Amino acid sequence: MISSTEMAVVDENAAALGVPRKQLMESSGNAVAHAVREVADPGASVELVCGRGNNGGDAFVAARFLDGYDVTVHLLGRRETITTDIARENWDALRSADIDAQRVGDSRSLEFGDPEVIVDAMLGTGVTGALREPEATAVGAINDADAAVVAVDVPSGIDADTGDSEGPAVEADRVVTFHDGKPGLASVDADVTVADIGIPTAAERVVERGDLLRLARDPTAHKGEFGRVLVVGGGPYTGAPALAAQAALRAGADLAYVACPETVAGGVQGYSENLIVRPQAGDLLAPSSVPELLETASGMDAVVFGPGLGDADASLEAATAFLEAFDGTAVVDADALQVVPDVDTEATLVCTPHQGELEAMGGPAAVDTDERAALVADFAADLGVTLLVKGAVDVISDGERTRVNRTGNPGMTVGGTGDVLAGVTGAMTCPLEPIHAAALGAYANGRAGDLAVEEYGHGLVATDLLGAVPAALWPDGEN
Ligand SMILES: NC(=O)C1=CN([C@@H]2O[C@H](COP(=O)(O)OP(=O)(O)OC[C@H]3O[C@@H](n4cnc5c(N)ncnc54)[C@H](O)[C@@H]3O)[C@@H](O)[C@H]2O)[C@H](O)CC1
Ligand SMILES: [K+]
Repeated sequence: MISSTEMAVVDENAAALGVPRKQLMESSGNAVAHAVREVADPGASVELVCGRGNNGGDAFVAARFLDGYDVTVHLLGRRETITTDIARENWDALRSADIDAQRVGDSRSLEFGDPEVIVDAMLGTGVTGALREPEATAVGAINDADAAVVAVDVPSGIDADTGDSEGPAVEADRVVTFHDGKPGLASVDADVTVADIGIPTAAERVVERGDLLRLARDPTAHKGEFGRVLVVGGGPYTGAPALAAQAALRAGADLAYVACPETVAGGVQGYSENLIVRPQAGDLLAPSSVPELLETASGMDAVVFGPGLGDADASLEAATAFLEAFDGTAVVDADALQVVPDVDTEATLVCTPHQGELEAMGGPAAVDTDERAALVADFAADLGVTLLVKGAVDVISDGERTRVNRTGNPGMTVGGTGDVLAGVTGAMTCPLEPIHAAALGAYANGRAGDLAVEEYGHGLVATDLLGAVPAALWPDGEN
């Protein structure tokens, strides 16, 4: 089963991997034609009722695969109202192939001959709300006709995720859906065929630009809805918490706080006016700071615990005490990782170890990517956390879903890039569930490194990534 959001992500990732949507549409259309052939013999009359999106596009393709049938294509709208290039190109191909394709100005004039089969290609996963005209009237004409109805992807008017319909919906005899079942089809009284349309499984496994679709922001968002992130760290190191906090801002967090020892607070604030620094007593984070850290964290959307913390006993005791008492979402990185296996917590944890830190946590040794992914998934399940294991290929798993990320380059072994990753991931946990946040954190950090290395080569330093994170997450600028 796949949700329409996941379907859009996989669709776009397939394109990123070299299998463009138009190729998928060709496969979808072929699958629809195959279903028609199972319902009626060559020579039969088939009328295809098409909407203005890619659902309609699938039927424009199907019409080409129905040689020997008496085919009539009805477009509800005009060529200019077709919403995608690939659908429009397939409409044009019908017209130049002299296949009977006509536009229907007003669906009240939609007249069927006496078709044996009607293909419902008005709306698929792109439907929003109750059907508007001309689709609404067309539903009645289709349901009143005495023909076998084959629905493309989803019967028009049915929500692919819920199976609900806010108004009229097509009553189909058969549904040809693509790539994977749709949850909303479980309640549809029809024969459902799931057609393989050539999407490689890598499109689900590899984190690619399609994953960015999950960040589609609600333009009405008000300040503060996109995350307050608290970075807890610093001590032996001052740069790390500042990098993580700035990275969180660059990845869309609205406010970034840093809780660090008072002895380095001035240094951390000195890196950027954008940070809100909360000095803690002493020169190392110690258990005595934990009550105040928990108080500050309770007002946050996410915590990033560990950058620059160091591995002094007092600091690791503080990490244990904090994590055991915390019940929100925390990205755990650097030296704090080593306490995670023994911590009993209600918190939702995303751990970002490199291979050495993973093994120090008791995790699996490095083997080739596929086997490694399975071992990482098992370890994530054992720990009850989401793991983002950094490497030339990052492996991300919450024990159930496992992804791999291939962005990034050797120039990123420079110190501090892990702090940037932790901050970006922390920001991502505000709008996204952990597995998706970790996947996008890995993708965006590596992508930022790939953008920065073009300019700096192997002179790349971690701060170069900061400026590139927005372009990695919002490549077409809008956010
Ligand atoms: N990987 C895949 O699954 C593939 C799926 N394909 C097909 O693409 C459609 C989804 O196409 P999309 O263009 O996103 O949306 P639709 O065609 O479903 O509809 C959009 C179209 O309809 C209008 N609209 C939206 N809501 C309403 C409404 N309530 N009333 C009237 N009109 C409405 C909207 O304005 C647009 O014009 C998927 O289902 C598959 O069939 C591809 O073939 C590629 C691979
Ligand atoms: K449909």
